[in-house]
Amino acid sequence: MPKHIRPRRSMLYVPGDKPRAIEKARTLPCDAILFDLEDAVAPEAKEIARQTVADAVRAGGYGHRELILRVSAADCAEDYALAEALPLDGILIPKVEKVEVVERAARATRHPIWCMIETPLGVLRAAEIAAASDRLAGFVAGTNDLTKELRARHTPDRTPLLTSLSLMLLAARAHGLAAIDGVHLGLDDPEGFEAACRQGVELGFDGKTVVHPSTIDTANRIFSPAPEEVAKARAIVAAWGEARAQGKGVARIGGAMVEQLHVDEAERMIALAEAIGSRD
Ligand SMILES: CC(C)(COP(=O)(O)OP(=O)(O)OC[C@H]1O[C@@H](n2cnc3c(N)ncnc32)[C@H](O)[C@@H]1OP(=O)(O)O)[C@@H](O)C(=O)NCCC(=O)NCCSC(=O)C[C@H](O)C(=O)O
Ligand SMILES: [Mg+2]
Repeated sequence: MPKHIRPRRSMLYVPGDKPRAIEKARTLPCDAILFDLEDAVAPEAKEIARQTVADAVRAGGYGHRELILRVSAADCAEDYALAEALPLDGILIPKVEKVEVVERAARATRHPIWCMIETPLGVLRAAEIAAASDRLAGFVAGTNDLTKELRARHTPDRTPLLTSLSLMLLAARAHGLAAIDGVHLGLDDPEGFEAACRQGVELGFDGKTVVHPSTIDTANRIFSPAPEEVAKARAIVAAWGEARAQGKGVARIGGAMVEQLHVDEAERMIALAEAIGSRD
């Protein structure tokens, strides 16, 4: 049975210079908060954003939510210094393209490290980056930057991004990392958002990065195992116990063959559902 699974269904970006949003995030049902010092903050507002985030994190009140600081650049010394002074759960580095960036970050921070994969070089080197440090926690897809860099179009089915998303997922999974899908462009497009979440689940992502409170519930619902999936997982584990007691290495449940790998998957799903249950 997997020991500890942390739900990361919804990771909410909150601009570092928006005190009202930072305050509101304490009440929102997201699994993680990404305090942003990068793109959401204008260059002249970086300093005030650092101070605003620092005050909020020190004040606390974020409960179970994972608190992650997206630094303004891979080499921004002020942001690393800030991160070291705060009780965070991680730092997120934008536009990672080199192993050296992760190695440097591992020396500069005591926090778990997350990398944004959002450029062609980052995607092509995702496997090397994923192996760069045992301090890495996961990858976050930057689908807007990636679309721009590919000179692709934002299409509802995200066909132009599928190769990149799959490469980053392969790299993440090969090295035991979490993988979080990119943001959905449309703010007033609940159907499109839901479809993008479903596609993210089907591809294998653990959750979705979101930019607005109105999308959190949908991401949480779609990235949670459905009750019927959990019931099936429990049936698999139970049937497997009986099969093993009879010395069998393979079982039949309904019309499906079950082997150890299916039991591993089922146990993971049950553990995730229980972790979500204890949170929600
Ligand atoms: C996108 C927004 C600018 C929309 O802002 P606005 O129209 O002002 O929102 P609302 O009036 O609908 O807000 C309603 C209430 O919700 C709060 N709110 C809004 N957004 C957030 C949030 N992200 N976190 C917490 N709370 C939020 C408002 O304060 C209102 O509260 P109340 O006062 O109680 O009514 C805005 O949503 C926003 O700024 N979102 C975050 C944008 C962001 O962080 N962008 C950068 C990350 S995405 C990225 O970089 C992509 C990646 O790198 C890539 O390449 O793909
Ligand atoms: Mg980006």
